[in-house]
Amino acid sequence: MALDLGIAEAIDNHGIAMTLSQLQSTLSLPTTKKPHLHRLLRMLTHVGFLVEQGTGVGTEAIYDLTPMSCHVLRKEETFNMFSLIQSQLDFIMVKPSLHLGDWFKQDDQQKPFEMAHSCSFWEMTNKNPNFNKMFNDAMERTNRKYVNAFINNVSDVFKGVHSLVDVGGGTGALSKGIAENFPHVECTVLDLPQVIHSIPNDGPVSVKFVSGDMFTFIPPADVVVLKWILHDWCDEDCIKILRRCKEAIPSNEAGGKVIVIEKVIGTASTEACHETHLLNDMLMLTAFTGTERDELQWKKLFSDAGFSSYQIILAMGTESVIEIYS
Ligand SMILES: C[S@@+](CC[C@H](N)C(=O)[O-])C[C@H]1O[C@@H](n2cnc3c(N)ncnc32)[C@H](O)[C@@H]1O
Ligand SMILES: O=c1cc(-c2ccc(O)cc2)oc2c(O)c(O)ccc12
Repeated sequence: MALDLGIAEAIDNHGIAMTLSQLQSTLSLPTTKKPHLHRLLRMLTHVGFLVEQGTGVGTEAIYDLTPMSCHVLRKEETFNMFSLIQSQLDFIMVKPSLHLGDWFKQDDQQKPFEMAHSCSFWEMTNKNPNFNKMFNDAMERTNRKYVNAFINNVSDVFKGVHSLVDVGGGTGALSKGIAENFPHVECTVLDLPQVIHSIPNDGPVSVKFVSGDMFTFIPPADVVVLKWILHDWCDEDCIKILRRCKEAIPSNEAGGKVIVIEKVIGTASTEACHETHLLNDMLMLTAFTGTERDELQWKKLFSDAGFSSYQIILAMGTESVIEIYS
Protein backbone atom coordinates (compact mmCIF):
# COMPACT_ATOMS: atom_id res chain seq x y z
CA MET A 1 0.00 0.00 0.00
CA ALA A 2 2.82 2.41 0.97
CA LEU A 3 4.59 1.43 -2.29
CA ASP A 4 1.41 1.78 -4.38
CA LEU A 5 0.80 5.26 -2.98
CA GLY A 6 4.43 6.31 -3.46
CA ILE A 7 4.73 7.72 0.07
CA ALA A 8 8.52 7.32 0.37
CA GLU A 9 9.08 8.82 -3.09
CA ALA A 10 6.88 11.83 -2.32
CA ILE A 11 8.98 12.63 0.78
CA ASP A 12 12.22 12.01 -1.10
CA ASN A 13 11.17 14.29 -4.00
CA HIS A 14 10.07 16.95 -1.51
CA GLY A 15 13.61 16.99 -0.08
CA ILE A 16 12.54 17.37 3.57
CA ALA A 17 10.01 15.77 5.93
CA MET A 18 6.32 16.34 5.06
CA THR A 19 3.15 17.03 7.01
CA LEU A 20 -0.02 14.95 6.67
CA SER A 21 -1.63 17.79 4.65
CA GLN A 22 1.36 18.05 2.30
CA LEU A 23 1.36 14.29 1.75
CA GLN A 24 -2.39 14.17 1.10
CA SER A 25 -2.13 16.91 -1.51
CA THR A 26 1.13 15.69 -3.12
CA LEU A 27 -0.28 12.16 -3.43
CA SER A 28 -3.47 13.69 -4.94
CA LEU A 29 -5.70 11.91 -2.42
CA PRO A 30 -9.28 13.13 -1.83
CA THR A 31 -9.66 15.23 1.36
CA THR A 32 -12.15 12.63 2.64
CA LYS A 33 -9.19 10.21 2.88
CA LYS A 34 -7.01 12.55 5.00
CA PRO A 35 -8.03 11.04 8.40
CA HIS A 36 -7.43 7.55 7.00
CA LEU A 37 -4.04 8.59 5.60
CA HIS A 38 -3.22 9.68 9.15
CA ARG A 39 -4.06 6.15 10.39
CA LEU A 40 -1.82 4.63 7.71
CA LEU A 41 1.09 7.00 8.51
CA ARG A 42 0.72 6.18 12.21
CA MET A 43 1.03 2.46 11.46
CA LEU A 44 3.96 2.99 9.03
CA THR A 45 5.72 5.00 11.76
CA HIS A 46 5.14 2.22 14.29
CA VAL A 47 6.76 -0.41 12.02
CA GLY A 48 9.78 1.86 11.32
CA PHE A 49 8.97 2.76 7.69
CA LEU A 50 8.62 6.46 8.65
CA VAL A 51 9.74 8.61 11.56
CA GLU A 52 7.43 11.22 13.06
CA GLN A 53 8.89 14.54 14.16
CA GLY A 54 7.61 17.73 15.80
CA THR A 55 4.45 16.56 17.51
CA GLY A 56 4.19 19.65 19.73
CA VAL A 57 0.76 20.93 20.79
CA GLY A 58 -0.92 22.71 17.89
CA THR A 59 1.71 21.72 15.35
CA GLU A 60 1.09 19.19 12.63
CA ALA A 61 3.29 16.08 12.79
CA ILE A 62 5.87 15.77 10.04
CA TYR A 63 6.93 12.46 8.55
CA ASP A 64 10.44 11.64 7.36
CA LEU A 65 12.15 8.68 5.69
CA THR A 66 14.00 5.96 7.64
CA PRO A 67 16.67 3.50 6.37
CA MET A 68 13.78 1.05 5.71
CA SER A 69 11.85 3.43 3.44
CA CYS A 70 15.08 4.57 1.71
CA HIS A 71 15.51 0.97 0.49
CA VAL A 72 12.30 1.15 -1.52
CA LEU A 73 13.04 4.36 -3.42
CA ARG A 74 13.08 3.68 -7.15
CA LYS A 75 16.60 5.07 -7.60
CA GLU A 76 19.08 3.18 -9.73
CA GLU A 77 22.15 4.30 -7.77
CA THR A 78 20.93 3.07 -4.38
CA PHE A 79 20.37 -0.45 -3.08
CA ASN A 80 17.01 -0.89 -4.69
CA MET A 81 14.61 -3.33 -3.05
CA PHE A 82 11.47 -1.73 -4.58
CA SER A 83 11.00 -4.30 -7.34
CA LEU A 84 11.89 -7.23 -5.08
CA ILE A 85 9.29 -6.19 -2.49
CA GLN A 86 6.77 -5.54 -5.28
CA SER A 87 7.37 -9.08 -6.60
CA GLN A 88 6.96 -10.49 -3.08
CA LEU A 89 3.56 -8.78 -2.88
CA ASP A 90 2.36 -10.30 -6.16
CA PHE A 91 -0.51 -12.72 -5.57
CA ILE A 92 1.65 -15.59 -6.88
CA MET A 93 3.94 -15.01 -3.88
CA VAL A 94 1.21 -14.14 -1.37
CA LYS A 95 -1.12 -17.10 -2.06
CA PRO A 96 1.29 -19.79 -0.71
CA SER A 97 1.26 -18.16 2.75
CA LEU A 98 -2.48 -19.04 2.95
CA HIS A 99 -1.39 -22.72 2.84
CA LEU A 100 1.25 -22.47 5.60
CA GLY A 101 -1.12 -23.59 8.38
CA ASP A 102 -2.16 -26.73 6.45
CA TRP A 103 1.46 -27.37 5.50
CA PHE A 104 2.52 -27.43 9.16
CA LYS A 105 -0.20 -29.95 9.99
CA GLN A 106 0.82 -32.38 7.23
CA ASP A 107 3.83 -34.69 7.15
CA ASP A 108 4.29 -33.89 3.48
CA GLN A 109 7.25 -32.86 1.34
CA GLN A 110 5.23 -30.50 -0.88
CA LYS A 111 6.00 -26.83 -0.10
CA PRO A 112 3.18 -24.27 0.47
CA PHE A 113 4.13 -22.69 -2.90
CA GLU A 114 3.49 -26.06 -4.59
CA MET A 115 0.23 -26.55 -2.66
CA ALA A 116 -0.96 -23.15 -3.96
CA HIS A 117 0.21 -23.45 -7.56
CA SER A 118 0.75 -27.19 -8.26
CA CYS A 119 4.29 -26.36 -9.43
CA SER A 120 7.62 -25.29 -7.95
CA PHE A 121 8.84 -21.68 -7.98
CA TRP A 122 11.23 -22.42 -10.88
CA GLU A 123 8.48 -24.23 -12.84
CA MET A 124 6.40 -21.07 -12.35
CA THR A 125 9.17 -18.82 -13.78
CA ASN A 126 9.33 -21.25 -16.72
CA LYS A 127 5.62 -21.28 -17.50
CA ASN A 128 4.70 -17.67 -16.64
CA PRO A 129 6.77 -15.17 -18.70
CA ASN A 130 5.35 -12.14 -16.83
CA PHE A 131 6.31 -13.57 -13.44
CA ASN A 132 9.71 -14.62 -14.84
CA LYS A 133 10.36 -11.08 -16.05
CA MET A 134 9.16 -9.43 -12.85
CA PHE A 135 11.35 -11.73 -10.73
CA ASN A 136 14.48 -11.42 -12.93
CA ASP A 137 14.13 -7.61 -13.11
CA ALA A 138 13.70 -7.46 -9.34
CA MET A 139 16.86 -9.53 -8.78
CA GLU A 140 18.83 -7.49 -11.33
CA ARG A 141 18.15 -4.22 -9.47
CA THR A 142 19.67 -5.45 -6.21
CA ASN A 143 23.15 -5.95 -7.64
CA ARG A 144 24.72 -2.47 -7.83
CA LYS A 145 25.47 -2.57 -4.09
CA TYR A 146 27.58 -5.72 -4.49
CA VAL A 147 29.52 -4.39 -7.48
CA ASN A 148 30.31 -1.27 -5.41
CA ALA A 149 31.34 -3.42 -2.44
CA PHE A 150 33.75 -5.43 -4.61
CA ILE A 151 35.25 -2.17 -5.96
CA ASN A 152 35.42 -0.23 -2.68
CA ASN A 153 35.73 -2.78 0.11
CA VAL A 154 37.38 -5.95 -1.17
CA SER A 155 39.01 -5.06 -4.52
CA ASP A 156 41.76 -7.67 -3.90
CA VAL A 157 39.15 -10.37 -4.25
CA PHE A 158 39.82 -10.66 -8.03
CA LYS A 159 43.61 -10.30 -7.88
CA GLY A 160 45.12 -12.99 -10.12
CA VAL A 161 41.64 -14.14 -11.19
CA HIS A 162 41.25 -14.66 -14.97
CA SER A 163 37.80 -16.20 -15.14
CA LEU A 164 34.60 -16.28 -13.14
CA VAL A 165 31.27 -18.06 -13.46
CA ASP A 166 28.21 -16.54 -11.80
CA VAL A 167 26.04 -19.57 -11.07
CA GLY A 168 22.33 -18.71 -11.11
CA GLY A 169 23.53 -15.24 -12.10
CA GLY A 170 20.16 -14.21 -13.53
CA THR A 171 20.29 -11.52 -16.20
CA GLY A 172 23.97 -10.88 -15.45
CA ALA A 173 23.94 -7.53 -13.59
CA LEU A 174 26.57 -8.63 -11.06
CA SER A 175 28.80 -10.21 -13.73
CA LYS A 176 28.51 -7.17 -16.02
CA GLY A 177 29.53 -4.92 -13.11
CA ILE A 178 32.52 -7.15 -12.34
CA ALA A 179 33.56 -7.36 -16.02
CA GLU A 180 33.41 -3.56 -16.39
CA ASN A 181 35.41 -2.82 -13.24
CA PHE A 182 37.81 -5.77 -13.29
CA PRO A 183 38.46 -6.12 -17.05
CA HIS A 184 41.07 -8.88 -16.55
CA VAL A 185 38.23 -11.19 -15.37
CA GLU A 186 36.33 -13.05 -18.10
CA CYS A 187 32.78 -13.48 -16.77
CA THR A 188 30.21 -16.18 -17.59
CA VAL A 189 26.64 -16.37 -16.31
CA LEU A 190 25.01 -19.79 -15.93
CA ASP A 191 21.25 -19.84 -15.45
CA LEU A 192 18.09 -21.73 -16.42
CA PRO A 193 16.89 -21.53 -20.05
CA GLN A 194 13.88 -19.33 -19.18
CA VAL A 195 16.28 -16.72 -17.78
CA ILE A 196 19.03 -16.88 -20.41
CA HIS A 197 16.56 -16.91 -23.34
CA SER A 198 14.75 -13.85 -21.95
CA ILE A 199 17.88 -11.68 -22.13
CA PRO A 200 17.68 -9.25 -25.09
CA ASN A 201 20.38 -9.78 -27.69
CA ASP A 202 21.39 -6.13 -28.01
CA GLY A 203 24.43 -3.98 -27.45
CA PRO A 204 28.04 -4.97 -26.80
CA VAL A 205 28.44 -8.19 -24.83
CA SER A 206 30.77 -8.01 -21.82
CA VAL A 207 29.77 -11.38 -20.38
CA LYS A 208 29.04 -14.82 -21.79
CA PHE A 209 25.63 -16.38 -21.07
CA VAL A 210 25.24 -20.15 -20.72
CA SER A 211 21.91 -21.90 -20.30
CA GLY A 212 22.05 -25.00 -18.11
CA ASP A 213 21.44 -26.70 -14.79
CA MET A 214 23.88 -26.08 -11.93
CA PHE A 215 23.11 -29.54 -10.52
CA THR A 216 24.48 -31.10 -13.71
CA PHE A 217 27.41 -28.97 -14.89
CA ILE A 218 29.15 -25.73 -14.01
CA PRO A 219 31.56 -24.31 -16.62
CA PRO A 220 35.18 -24.32 -15.33
CA ALA A 221 36.55 -21.00 -13.98
CA ASP A 222 39.02 -19.66 -11.39
CA VAL A 223 36.15 -18.36 -9.28
CA VAL A 224 32.53 -19.45 -8.89
CA VAL A 225 30.09 -16.84 -7.52
CA LEU A 226 26.87 -17.93 -5.80
CA LYS A 227 24.73 -14.94 -4.86
CA TRP A 228 21.43 -15.78 -3.13
CA ILE A 229 21.51 -19.33 -4.48
CA LEU A 230 22.21 -21.59 -1.50
CA HIS A 231 19.51 -20.08 0.75
CA ASP A 232 16.90 -21.42 -1.72
CA TRP A 233 18.01 -25.02 -1.23
CA CYS A 234 18.05 -27.68 1.53
CA ASP A 235 21.44 -28.91 2.83
CA GLU A 236 21.41 -32.00 0.61
CA ASP A 237 20.92 -29.90 -2.56
CA CYS A 238 23.44 -27.25 -1.40
CA ILE A 239 26.05 -30.00 -1.03
CA LYS A 240 25.31 -31.18 -4.59
CA ILE A 241 25.69 -27.60 -5.92
CA LEU A 242 28.86 -26.95 -3.90
CA ARG A 243 30.42 -30.23 -5.12
CA ARG A 244 29.75 -29.14 -8.73
CA CYS A 245 31.38 -25.78 -7.88
CA LYS A 246 34.42 -27.58 -6.44
CA GLU A 247 34.76 -29.58 -9.68
CA ALA A 248 34.64 -26.33 -11.69
CA ILE A 249 37.49 -24.49 -9.91
CA PRO A 250 41.25 -25.14 -9.70
CA SER A 251 42.91 -26.05 -6.38
CA ASN A 252 43.26 -23.50 -3.58
CA GLU A 253 47.01 -23.21 -4.33
CA ALA A 254 46.19 -22.40 -7.97
CA GLY A 255 43.82 -19.60 -6.86
CA GLY A 256 40.51 -21.43 -7.05
CA LYS A 257 37.68 -20.30 -4.75
CA VAL A 258 33.92 -20.02 -4.44
CA ILE A 259 32.43 -16.67 -3.41
CA VAL A 260 29.11 -16.99 -1.60
CA ILE A 261 26.92 -13.91 -0.99
CA GLU A 262 24.31 -14.75 1.63
CA LYS A 263 22.96 -13.79 5.01
CA VAL A 264 24.71 -15.14 8.09
CA ILE A 265 22.08 -15.25 10.83
CA GLY A 266 23.37 -13.81 14.09
CA THR A 267 25.80 -11.36 12.47
CA ALA A 268 23.28 -8.64 11.60
CA SER A 269 24.51 -5.20 12.57
CA THR A 270 21.05 -3.80 13.33
CA GLU A 271 17.70 -5.04 14.57
CA ALA A 272 16.21 -4.12 11.14
CA CYS A 273 18.73 -6.44 9.44
CA HIS A 274 17.89 -9.24 11.86
CA GLU A 275 14.21 -8.75 11.01
CA THR A 276 15.07 -9.03 7.29
CA HIS A 277 16.92 -12.31 8.01
CA LEU A 278 13.90 -13.75 9.80
CA LEU A 279 11.34 -12.53 7.24
CA ASN A 280 13.42 -13.92 4.39
CA ASP A 281 13.60 -17.22 6.22
CA MET A 282 9.77 -17.29 6.16
CA LEU A 283 9.93 -16.80 2.37
CA MET A 284 12.28 -19.78 2.15
CA LEU A 285 9.90 -21.83 4.32
CA THR A 286 6.95 -20.99 2.08
CA ALA A 287 8.38 -21.20 -1.41
CA PHE A 288 11.62 -23.20 -1.30
CA THR A 289 13.36 -26.10 0.45
CA GLY A 290 16.07 -23.73 1.73
CA THR A 291 16.67 -21.73 4.89
CA GLU A 292 18.69 -18.76 6.12
CA ARG A 293 21.74 -20.13 7.97
CA ASP A 294 23.98 -19.12 10.88
CA GLU A 295 27.77 -19.39 10.69
CA LEU A 296 27.87 -22.89 12.20
CA GLN A 297 25.39 -24.15 9.60
CA TRP A 298 27.44 -22.58 6.78
CA LYS A 299 30.66 -24.08 8.18
CA LYS A 300 29.14 -27.58 8.29
CA LEU A 301 27.77 -27.23 4.75
CA PHE A 302 31.14 -26.17 3.30
CA SER A 303 32.93 -28.97 5.15
CA ASP A 304 30.33 -31.60 4.10
CA ALA A 305 30.80 -30.50 0.46
CA GLY A 306 34.56 -31.17 0.76
CA PHE A 307 35.92 -27.63 1.17
CA SER A 308 38.87 -27.22 3.55
CA SER A 309 38.29 -23.69 4.87
CA TYR A 310 36.29 -20.48 4.52
CA GLN A 311 36.54 -16.82 5.47
CA ILE A 312 33.85 -14.13 5.82
CA ILE A 313 35.64 -11.34 3.95
CA LEU A 314 32.91 -8.69 4.23
CA ALA A 315 29.74 -8.17 6.25
CA MET A 316 27.47 -5.39 4.98
CA GLY A 317 23.93 -4.78 6.19
CA THR A 318 22.01 -8.00 5.82
CA GLU A 319 24.53 -9.80 3.61
CA SER A 320 27.99 -11.35 4.02
CA VAL A 321 30.57 -12.18 1.38
CA ILE A 322 32.17 -15.55 2.15
CA GLU A 323 35.13 -17.07 0.33
CA ILE A 324 35.44 -20.86 0.45
CA TYR A 325 38.55 -22.78 -0.55
CA SER A 326 39.06 -26.37 -1.64
C1 LIG B 1 17.42 -15.86 -6.08
S1 LIG B 1 17.86 -15.83 -7.75
C2 LIG B 1 19.47 -15.07 -7.69
C3 LIG B 1 19.84 -14.40 -8.97
C4 LIG B 1 21.19 -13.68 -8.94
N1 LIG B 1 22.25 -14.52 -8.42
C5 LIG B 1 21.08 -12.41 -8.11
O1 LIG B 1 21.34 -12.49 -6.89
O2 LIG B 1 20.71 -11.37 -8.67
C6 LIG B 1 18.28 -17.53 -8.06
C7 LIG B 1 18.72 -17.79 -9.47
O3 LIG B 1 19.05 -19.18 -9.59
C8 LIG B 1 18.59 -19.64 -10.85
N2 LIG B 1 18.45 -21.10 -10.81
C9 LIG B 1 17.51 -21.83 -10.14
N3 LIG B 1 17.72 -23.15 -10.35
C10 LIG B 1 18.79 -23.25 -11.16
C11 LIG B 1 19.50 -24.35 -11.75
N4 LIG B 1 19.10 -25.60 -11.52
N5 LIG B 1 20.58 -24.09 -12.53
C12 LIG B 1 20.97 -22.81 -12.77
N6 LIG B 1 20.36 -21.73 -12.25
C13 LIG B 1 19.27 -21.94 -11.46
C14 LIG B 1 17.27 -18.90 -11.01
O4 LIG B 1 16.80 -18.90 -12.33
C15 LIG B 1 17.63 -17.52 -10.50
O5 LIG B 1 18.16 -16.69 -11.51
O1 LIG C 1 11.84 -12.35 -2.99
C1 LIG C 1 12.99 -12.77 -2.74
C2 LIG C 1 13.86 -12.08 -1.90
C3 LIG C 1 15.13 -12.57 -1.65
C4 LIG C 1 16.01 -11.80 -0.78
C5 LIG C 1 15.51 -10.79 0.03
C6 LIG C 1 16.35 -10.06 0.86
C7 LIG C 1 17.68 -10.34 0.88
O2 LIG C 1 18.52 -9.61 1.69
C8 LIG C 1 18.20 -11.36 0.09
C9 LIG C 1 17.36 -12.08 -0.73
O3 LIG C 1 15.58 -13.73 -2.18
C10 LIG C 1 14.75 -14.45 -3.01
C11 LIG C 1 15.22 -15.65 -3.59
O4 LIG C 1 16.43 -16.12 -3.32
C12 LIG C 1 14.40 -16.33 -4.48
O5 LIG C 1 14.86 -17.47 -5.06
C13 LIG C 1 13.11 -15.89 -4.77
C14 LIG C 1 12.63 -14.73 -4.20
C15 LIG C 1 13.45 -13.99 -3.33
